[in-house]
Amino acid sequence: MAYYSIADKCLLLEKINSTIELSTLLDLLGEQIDSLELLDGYLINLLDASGTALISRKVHFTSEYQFLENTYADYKIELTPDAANLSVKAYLQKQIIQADIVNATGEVKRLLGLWKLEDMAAIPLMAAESKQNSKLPGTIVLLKQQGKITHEILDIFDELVALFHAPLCNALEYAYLKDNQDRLEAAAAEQSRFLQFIVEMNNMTSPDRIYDMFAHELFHKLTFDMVGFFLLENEVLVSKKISITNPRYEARRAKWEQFLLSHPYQQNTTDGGISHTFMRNTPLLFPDVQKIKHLPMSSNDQATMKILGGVRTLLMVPIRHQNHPIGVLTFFTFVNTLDISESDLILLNNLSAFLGTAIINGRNYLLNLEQHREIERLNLVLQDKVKELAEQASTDKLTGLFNFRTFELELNRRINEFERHTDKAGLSIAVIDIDHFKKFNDAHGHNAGNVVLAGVAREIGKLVRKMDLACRYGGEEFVVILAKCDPEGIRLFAERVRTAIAGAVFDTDAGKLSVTVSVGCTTHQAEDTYESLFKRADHALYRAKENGRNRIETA
Ligand SMILES: Nc1nc2c(ncn2[C@@H]2O[C@H](COP(=O)(O)OP(=O)(O)OP(=O)(O)O)[C@@H](O)[C@H]2O)c(=O)[nH]1
Repeated sequence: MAYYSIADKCLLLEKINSTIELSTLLDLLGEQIDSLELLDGYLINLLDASGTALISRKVHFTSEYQFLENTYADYKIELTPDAANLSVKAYLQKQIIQADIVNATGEVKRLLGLWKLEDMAAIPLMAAESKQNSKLPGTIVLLKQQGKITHEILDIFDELVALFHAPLCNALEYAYLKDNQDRLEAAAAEQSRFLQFIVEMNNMTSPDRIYDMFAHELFHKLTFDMVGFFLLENEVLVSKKISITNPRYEARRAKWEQFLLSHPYQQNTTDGGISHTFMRNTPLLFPDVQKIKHLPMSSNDQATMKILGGVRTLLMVPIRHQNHPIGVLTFFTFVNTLDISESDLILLNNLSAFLGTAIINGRNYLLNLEQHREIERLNLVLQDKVKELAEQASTDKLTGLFNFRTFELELNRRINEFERHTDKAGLSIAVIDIDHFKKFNDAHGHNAGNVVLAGVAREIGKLVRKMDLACRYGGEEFVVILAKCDPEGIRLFAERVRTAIAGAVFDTDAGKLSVTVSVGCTTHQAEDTYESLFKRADHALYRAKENGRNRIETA
């Protein structure tokens, strides 16, 4: 005689088939068991994702023991063939296992006593008539405080699990697939975040940013409270950066940093853990420092432990570049110890090698940058020097005017240019010579003579236009090349120079003194060469001297 009517079954099946969610199905199954009012408690155990254990997914006890429901929720029972557990047996044998109340021992006896049970049985979550090779999603443990778990009860449950068997199999598979997918998605997201970190680190050149980013990544991966970066510099292990996760560790961080400035770890294995890790090029792990703090330590380590206070897990990993240690990473926890697995160590080793490369790359980049800047700076110095030398080569030191060499080059160039031009606007030159300069020197001294030479040059400089060129020809003689200047123009210019100098007073060490100049000028004529043009101007100057000095003559 079936317990469930066809109508009830249909109704229930409709509800069961409307969901693929495991938790909804378990709730439905729970509701059904409750509504039967045949038991004082039950546990629904389902196979875990690995298929090697059962996990209690739904637990219901009488009100007296409801406080235990949380304890047994998600309780894991390994599916080992020799286990005394009823559920394991029911699962592996795919049949109902009833507790032997009279001869119960071990775990079964303990549970019977614990929950004051009169009977207990575990049933597979499939109907008795199901094929032995069909999948089994789990078991139900039936608990009874009063009375026995009778055949009638077991028959009703057989009907019930028959309804739930296949949907539970599907829901379980779906849940694990979904979990797997979630895990895969989380792993993919983590991988792409990590890739991003690698790319950013590779582009990073500022050491401080490298340490910050790296510490951030390390704290993300493992729950350390503090990470320190030590690098070998000038033969000692210098603390480059100490990062913390929580501001409450700031005081000890700052104190340790201060201490390390005056007590850097040396390249000597006996100087402490950091030195040891560096010299041996191998990680050093203290799972719980509190347990070994009575053992002998180097003075640096002793001081460090005192400053940092309550260090629990301490790990030191060499920072390597191409397998050679260039520094040490130190990790600390302060409150709790941290389990560091073999795979964590491998990860930290790989990360620290990556850090080593990033640091060296950053250093090389900065070195290149510095070298580049130095080259640019030297180039500028060189350019200035070249400019200065060029100026020295083309100018006269005493007067600041262009020198004879420049005059020669420039006059030749301008004659050539002038000949090519069709408009033939005049090209004139004026030769200016200080009168009786020998006497002046003799009377007032060479220094006064120099002041006058510079002063005369200044007066000439004031009168020339941008396109003209004033030069010191040598001694006390000056020449000016005037572009686009006809005979009348050069005469006017020469006269202006003569009057300006005659009216100028020069402040020399022999007192305020004046001089006069004679000027010979000429303008380019057809077929003129440098020599012929200059010779004509020189003749004009000669005549100016002949005719009494302090005058101009044109030719
Ligand atoms: N102080 C000074 N004197 C110079 C310099 N270069 C040349 N002299 C002097 O200039 C004088 C030129 O003399 P001279 O060529 O005889 O001509 P001068 O005495 O000016 O007579 P005239 O040109 O005929 O009026 C010489 O005494 C040179 O020593 C210089 O750089 N500084």
